[in-house]
Amino acid sequence: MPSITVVRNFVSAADEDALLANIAAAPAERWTGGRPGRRTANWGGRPGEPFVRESLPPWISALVDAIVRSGLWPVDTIGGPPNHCLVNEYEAGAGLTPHTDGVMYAPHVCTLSLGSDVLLDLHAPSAADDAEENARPLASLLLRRRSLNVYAGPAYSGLFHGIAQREQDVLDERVINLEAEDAPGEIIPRGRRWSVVFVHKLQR
Ligand SMILES: O=C(O)CCC(=O)C(=O)O
Ligand SMILES: [Fe+2]
Repeated sequence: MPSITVVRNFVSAADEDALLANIAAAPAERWTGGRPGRRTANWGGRPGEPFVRESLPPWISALVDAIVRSGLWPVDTIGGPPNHCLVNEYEAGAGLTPHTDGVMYAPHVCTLSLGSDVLLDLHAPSAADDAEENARPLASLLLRRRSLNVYAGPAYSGLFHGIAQREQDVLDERVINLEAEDAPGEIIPRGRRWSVVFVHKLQR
């Protein structure tokens, strides 16, 4: 499997609506504020804390099953199915500092995008020093709403990923996963976006 894959339309528009209703129904205490314009909810334990065996709610388990069934999550190599899920909510235009997801997770992550398209930027590891959201990326991935993004192995540990702070994205020559439906040069306005991130937290 290549180390970066984006599968368009992993869920239907009706599924997207249902998932967003589930996210909206999450109790307020699930959410932790990050930077302005972004907040995060966790299921299965919080990143950075010792492994907590918290069972996942049915709407997340159904997605876990779909990801495993799709073959995009090699359970045997990874040591199990996704056991931890975080949901990021971004106001339109909000960014995310370039980072790697760290050593507490197996190096295999699936991210479902909901609500809006966005460009996810890939940066050289040295970008960490300035941690500049709008630094010039090596390449960008177009994450259409309802797509599932998989990054694994070398892409997981060798590259930083982040999101620039801007109101719209442009499909320029840095975008490496354009498909027939995408017009080079197309301007994509950002709306409110949610990313549902599936990881396997290692038991330590
Ligand atoms: O919103 C995204 O697609 C990326 C989220 C992310 O990188 C993270 O939560 O670690
Ligand atoms: Fe990340």
